[in-house]
Amino acid sequence: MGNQQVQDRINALREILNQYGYEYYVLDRPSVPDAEYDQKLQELKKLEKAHPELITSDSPTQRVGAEPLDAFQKVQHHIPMLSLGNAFNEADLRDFDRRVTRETDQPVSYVCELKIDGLAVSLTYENGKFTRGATRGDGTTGEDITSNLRTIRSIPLSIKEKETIEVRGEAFMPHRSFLALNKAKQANNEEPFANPRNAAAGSLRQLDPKIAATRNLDTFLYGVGEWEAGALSSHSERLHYLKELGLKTNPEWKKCATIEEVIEYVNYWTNERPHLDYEIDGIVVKVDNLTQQEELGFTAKNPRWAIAYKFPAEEAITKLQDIELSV
Ligand SMILES: CC(C)(CNC(=O)c1ccc(Oc2ccccc2)cc1)c1ccc2c(N)nc(N)nc2n1
Repeated sequence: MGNQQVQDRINALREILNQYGYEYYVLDRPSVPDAEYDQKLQELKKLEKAHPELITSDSPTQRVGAEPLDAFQKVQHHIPMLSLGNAFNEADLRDFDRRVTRETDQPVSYVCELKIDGLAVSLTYENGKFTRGATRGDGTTGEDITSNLRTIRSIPLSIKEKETIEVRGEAFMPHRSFLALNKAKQANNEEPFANPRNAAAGSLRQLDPKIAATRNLDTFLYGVGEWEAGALSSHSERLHYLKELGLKTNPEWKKCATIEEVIEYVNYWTNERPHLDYEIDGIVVKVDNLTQQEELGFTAKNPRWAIAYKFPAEEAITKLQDIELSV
């Protein structure tokens, strides 16, 4: 093949492999058998091996970096990654609603999201390429874990938004991956992880991306940090936009017109929680309208327009034991 045909074939393979990867890892709805994906990935690897000058950072072959890092670099979050105040019962939720309603002159609607029990991460895309991934750290200073986040298949290495955009969400380990990992650890007489959250954190703290790549981590994104072009008026529009960009958002979020609907959602997921393939430790309730969020502002460390309803802790442990028995 002449050089132009090679370039064309490489581009075609990248496009179709990114589409297959999106269907499999983001939509959880593969359209072709795994063998089809593997065969095309092998062909792309062969072509890139023969023409290394044609390799690009967002090629599906570039997910697992070769060299382990000596250490993680520190990164400053230009927009802080804040934490949430807690609610522990229905009365706390009603108090939250009363306070929010009192301080806003228009009626308030909420967005409810599952609170994934993983670790908060920030992903930066510049000119459509995934250029940096970081942990939350203390909210202002985090650690650059780009090489490990690149191994998470549900994180696209390129998106169509060409403006610089920083998106935020949770990296986590699904139950199935957690149980398989602990089985393997016990088979090697290694200390198993206590819970999926520790397993995800431990995996992303590995200096060698080849280890993180074996941990089957996943992400759900729920927010936007820096974004010059950002001109949306509600949180729910942002969630739709993240999904439109090909980023993985949790499908269970819901817009609620009243606190009654919020309480209904909390009760539903309190019962449904054991049937999820990932750990959640609560429900996050946010004022949907971004102008009302600004009116409400922040306390020293939490937004006043959002709250985390926390499930009672002891339940989480029994639930995991149930699953272990059922495997
Ligand atoms: C709401 C927010 C705290 C994110 N928001 C922010 O961190 C944030 C940060 C600066 C903001 O505005 C500022 C801009 C500049 C300076 C100071 C504040 C606004 C929001 C949050 C925290 C944890 C979440 C979680 N575990 N799960 C879900 N589903 N959602 C979550 N949402």
